[in-house]
Amino acid sequence: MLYATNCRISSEESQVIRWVDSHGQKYPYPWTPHFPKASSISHMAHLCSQVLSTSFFTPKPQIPVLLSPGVACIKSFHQYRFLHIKAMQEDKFSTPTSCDESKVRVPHVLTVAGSDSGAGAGIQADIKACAARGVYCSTVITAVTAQNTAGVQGVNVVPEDFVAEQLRSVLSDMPPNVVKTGMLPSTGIVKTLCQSLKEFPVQALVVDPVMVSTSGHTLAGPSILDSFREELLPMADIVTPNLKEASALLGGVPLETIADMRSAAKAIHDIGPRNVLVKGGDLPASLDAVDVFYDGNDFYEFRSSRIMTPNTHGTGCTLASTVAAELAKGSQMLSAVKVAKRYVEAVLSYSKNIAIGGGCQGPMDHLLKLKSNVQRRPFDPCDLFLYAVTDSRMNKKWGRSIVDAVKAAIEGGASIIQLREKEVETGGFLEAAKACLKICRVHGVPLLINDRIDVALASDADGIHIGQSDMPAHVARALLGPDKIIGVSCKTPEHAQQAWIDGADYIGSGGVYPTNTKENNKTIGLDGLKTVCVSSKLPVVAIGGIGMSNAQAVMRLGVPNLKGVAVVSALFDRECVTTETRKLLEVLKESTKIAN
Ligand SMILES: Cc1ncc(COP(=O)(O)OP(=O)(O)O)c(N)n1
Ligand SMILES: Cc1ncsc1CCOP(=O)(O)O
Ligand SMILES: [Mg+2]
Repeated sequence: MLYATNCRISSEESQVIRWVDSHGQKYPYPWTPHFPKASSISHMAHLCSQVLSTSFFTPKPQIPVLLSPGVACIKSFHQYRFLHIKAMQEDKFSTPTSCDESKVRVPHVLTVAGSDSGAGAGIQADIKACAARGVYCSTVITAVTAQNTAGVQGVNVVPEDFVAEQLRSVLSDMPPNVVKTGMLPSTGIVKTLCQSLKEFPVQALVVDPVMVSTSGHTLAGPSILDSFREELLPMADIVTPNLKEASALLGGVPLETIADMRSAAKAIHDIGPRNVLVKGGDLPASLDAVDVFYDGNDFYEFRSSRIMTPNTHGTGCTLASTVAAELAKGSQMLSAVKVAKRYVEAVLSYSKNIAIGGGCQGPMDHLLKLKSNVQRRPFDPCDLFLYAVTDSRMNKKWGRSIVDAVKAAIEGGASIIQLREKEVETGGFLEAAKACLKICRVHGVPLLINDRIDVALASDADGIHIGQSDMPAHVARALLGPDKIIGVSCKTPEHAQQAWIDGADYIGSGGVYPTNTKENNKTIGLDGLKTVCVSSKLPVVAIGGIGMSNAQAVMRLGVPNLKGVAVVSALFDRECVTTETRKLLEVLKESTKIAN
């Protein structure tokens, strides 16, 4: 049983909640640092249910969750279904409307923005971006603009009280997971929105501080800046200004270099949003498009090569909506920003030659056919907890098929599987991968393929794991698209830095201990592992000679981004894979209990 407890009030509007088990033991996941402050017990239960419906709990599968004070939920595959509600304080506790077991919850973004008749930006871009990312999008329209690829011909602002009415209609009946804002043309509309969000809190607020259209038309004048700074930004989970907007928010400071962008991100963070993404698309004299992300502790630079196309109208709206969509699906902020950047890059590249309209600012085609399945559950670093890596020689030795080995590891509690089949011929490998994928999908366990991008693509596996001498990770990313999981083997901080730049999702680091499974493999030891972890911006899984006897020593290194252990022989060079996996899982769970 997991309990949600509100353990710390962090501000007027939000609180920190912790998930504990029935022994009072803390669970390290999932993140819920800025949980809206509940006004009543039923409100708390409702907010918890929202978080549960979009975050992915591990260990898996099927952990009943008792919310304080008493909503029991169960995780089945990727959906949380509410089984029953037990009111501990019946009089104060009302049934959330979303508790019908037969209903499937859909991630939902509400966009509060202006309509663009040309449909490249604004509300129309937001709906398309969310749809492309598999997320429902409701809309509150703040202004109706007449515009096309040549520019903005007219703006008609929606009266404040009618914006309020639209907000009430949506928020009171169909609460979104995330609210994303675009064009907010008057101070009154900003205030109305902030008031509504206090009344109906949501899981996250994404603010795109739209001020000027791509064609140079003013969409929200300078009078709006004070209400942005004083009311909206302090409520935001992320704000995504371009250079002009960042400069305006900071009273007109010039922003000409990446160093300026970093200072701006920090100064905007001081205004109150929890994360800032300063978009450097307009940075002069830069061949790359560089965006700077600041989370209050660390800076991250996202670089992508500039795509030469006139079809860039709506990129800002699309980026912010995609961040919102990914958050609604349960991603953490940094992952949401990374996926959104990759998605916009893919759309820009796909749309670079499309011809719509006679003006010089064309729209993009959001609904490009990405090969990957955008509905798939996002990668959660906690998946790395018990990483089972198969081995064809060991399977042969013990007379097991690949499929049987995978089934057994999942039964024992493996949280992610890698098929590392060095000796199997391609046709057999593909068939095995497809069969394993079916099993993994049923259990919500991601399946990765070692080395073979062709097999990963052909089988539609969840991703790949590649080493330093395999295909470069940035090439793999280009081939696999924004959603697939990419893991890279790293023995040094330099490898880890490159893996981050190349767009990997996690790194595998080792051999921590000597191993017979991989020939001529250099052992880096616990010290080497720690050095890599400390320098890595990505989550890390340790590998090499790890088993029951030393897994705790690895997990107790005490570095937060070390998320688990990857194991071959301790699971597969044994008679009963299920038993060994189960035993190792217990050992790992023990080590996290002690660490917490
Ligand atoms: C989780 C994980 N980490 C590291 C490796 C090793 O990959 P690589 O360096 O490419 O070596 P091979 O596995 O291909 O021999 C891994 N497979 N998994
Ligand atoms: C694939 C790999 N990469 C680094 S060590 C290793 C082998 C891990 O196997 P084992 O868990 O049997 O030591
Ligand atoms: Mg390899």
